[in-house]
Amino acid sequence: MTTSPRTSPATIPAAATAPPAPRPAASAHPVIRVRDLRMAYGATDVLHGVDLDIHHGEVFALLGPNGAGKTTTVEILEGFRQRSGGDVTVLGTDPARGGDAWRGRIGLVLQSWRDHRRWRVGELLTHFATYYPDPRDPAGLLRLVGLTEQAGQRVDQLSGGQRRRLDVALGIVGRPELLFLDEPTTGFDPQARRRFHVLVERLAREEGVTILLTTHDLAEAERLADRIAMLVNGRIRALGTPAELARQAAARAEVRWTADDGTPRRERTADPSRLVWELHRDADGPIAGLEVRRPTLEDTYLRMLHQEGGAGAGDGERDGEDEGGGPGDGSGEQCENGEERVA
Ligand SMILES: Nc1ncnc2c1ncn2[C@@H]1O[C@H](COP(=O)(O)OP(=O)(O)OP(=O)(O)O)[C@@H](O)[C@H]1O
Repeated sequence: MTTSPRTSPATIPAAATAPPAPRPAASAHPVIRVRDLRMAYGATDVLHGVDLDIHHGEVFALLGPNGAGKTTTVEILEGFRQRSGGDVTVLGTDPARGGDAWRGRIGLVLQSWRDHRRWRVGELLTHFATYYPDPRDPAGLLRLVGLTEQAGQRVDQLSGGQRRRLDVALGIVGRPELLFLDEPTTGFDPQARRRFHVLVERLAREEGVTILLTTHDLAEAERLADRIAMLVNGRIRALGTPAELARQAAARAEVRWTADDGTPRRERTADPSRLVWELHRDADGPIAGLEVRRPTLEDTYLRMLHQEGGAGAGDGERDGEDEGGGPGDGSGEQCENGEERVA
């Protein structure tokens, strides 16, 4: 667990009292530009030359196993941690020298805020809103995150998921141009998670907010992120759209069906439509029990970690041998054409 130097939200509005910074138009310059970022804690190097460009209006997910360096990277970008080396620009400014006006353009949803316990939800949001030049309407924001009924409730009486939704509301009340979401949906129920996903999509697509998301929820990253970077042992090991990552990992689709004798069969292939066509031809009719499962981001991620030599496997994460025998888990028998066929 990182010892975080990040401030509690109590200190954030003070930074936002500065005159409003002009909103930049969509620009060819990345909102976040990172070159050869290095970080050492004492004698231990934890970031080994990270390069990243994150563009205006993009939802970018940073994934990686525990201890990979995600929080360290994000804290450097937020200006809460001094880097050991490399060049970093966030909204045109080096975060190490970012002033109040710069900070007022950034929204943060941190992992755990423990302050403001005695405030009432509505009051707290209204109070935060006063620090920003063009805040969102607190009542509308409570509706947006599904906390209208809790407006009069004390913060320390909220459930974990409700507290997290309040964190999200506090993070966006000032209409940030750039939003950092650190494991934002931890503790959300499915409905709250869905609502949050719609909100993130709206912020990015309709308001042009640039969003950097760290999450261990791969389905969430796959749904929300335009691009994903996988950080392993302080290095970016893969970067691209979810589809590009799947191609890089050579993850294959899995076709399942039931053979004539009733035996369940499965085969992994890069060309599932060809296999289905062949099965249909051989059966001279419908294929019993047919299922085609495309590789998910989770399959891709686990396969990449596997290729990395099991990085993170000791951290309680599932490695390539997933229990469902997912696409490309390497447990199948190799066919002549390089595909795996499992009875
Ligand atoms: N303040 C610190 N002092 C010394 N070492 C630290 C400090 N913060 C983090 N580290 C180490 O740096 C490495 C990267 O940690 P970091 O918290 O950035 O990883 P992470 O990818 O965010 O992990 P997680 O998914 O568990 O949150 C780890 O080995 C961690 O032990």
